[in-house]
Amino acid sequence: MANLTNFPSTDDLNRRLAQQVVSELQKGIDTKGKASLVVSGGKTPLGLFKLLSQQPLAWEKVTITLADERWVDRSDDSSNEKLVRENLLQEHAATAHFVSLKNESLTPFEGASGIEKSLKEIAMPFDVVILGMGDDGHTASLFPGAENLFPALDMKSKHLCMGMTPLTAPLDRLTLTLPALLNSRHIFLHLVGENKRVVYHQAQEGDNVNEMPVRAVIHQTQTPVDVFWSA
Ligand SMILES: O=C(O)[C@H](O)[C@@H](O)[C@H](O)[C@H](O)COP(=O)(O)O
Repeated sequence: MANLTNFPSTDDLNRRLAQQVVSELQKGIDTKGKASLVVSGGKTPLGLFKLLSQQPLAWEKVTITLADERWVDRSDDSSNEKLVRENLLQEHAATAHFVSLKNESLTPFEGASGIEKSLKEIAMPFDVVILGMGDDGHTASLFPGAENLFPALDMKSKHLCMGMTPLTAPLDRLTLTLPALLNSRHIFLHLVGENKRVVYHQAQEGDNVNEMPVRAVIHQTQTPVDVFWSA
């Protein structure tokens, strides 16, 4: 079940989200000696990343990876890894361990099995997964109508990640699958802007996941989802 909180400003949202993420990571460290955080790319998380990087925490005990990656060179401006390295893995958080979703394979379809091996090194369940949402109702790189969408949404699948060719966005991607994303103690859906509120309500009202894959996250009951929204 998803629980929506509206924040008066993006700064308020980012402050609360950073606090909650740090508190969940601290719980993971206290109980297991280590913690894991899955973040998304795109424009929304930039301010959050900067705030998180400034939080005192035993970051050397934290493993960070991505919900999805665009299949471009790590130095390309579209690379989510570049965004994370330049904005999150800084200051206090510079000591966190990062698991990349990109390798030297030519396509994410060929690269997926190597990345799956690195992901298996992370203790599951994840402590926190932070997702974004596109105006087309995608989340991570689970894109509407994409050829690999149903295999990636299959809760019986043993795969942690898969290649994806979006019909509604450029660049091939590698995405964590739905069972991997839901294998988390907590999920946050991070939304900024009026349009995202409208899209979120559309997603809440219907049940066709091929049309809006984010529905597979907000309608499930396995993992608690907090939806944080600000204008
Ligand atoms: O690599 C990506 O693009 C993402 O991880 C993706 O799922 C993102 O969260 C949404 O597209 C929202 O993107 P914005 O934050 O830019 O609106």
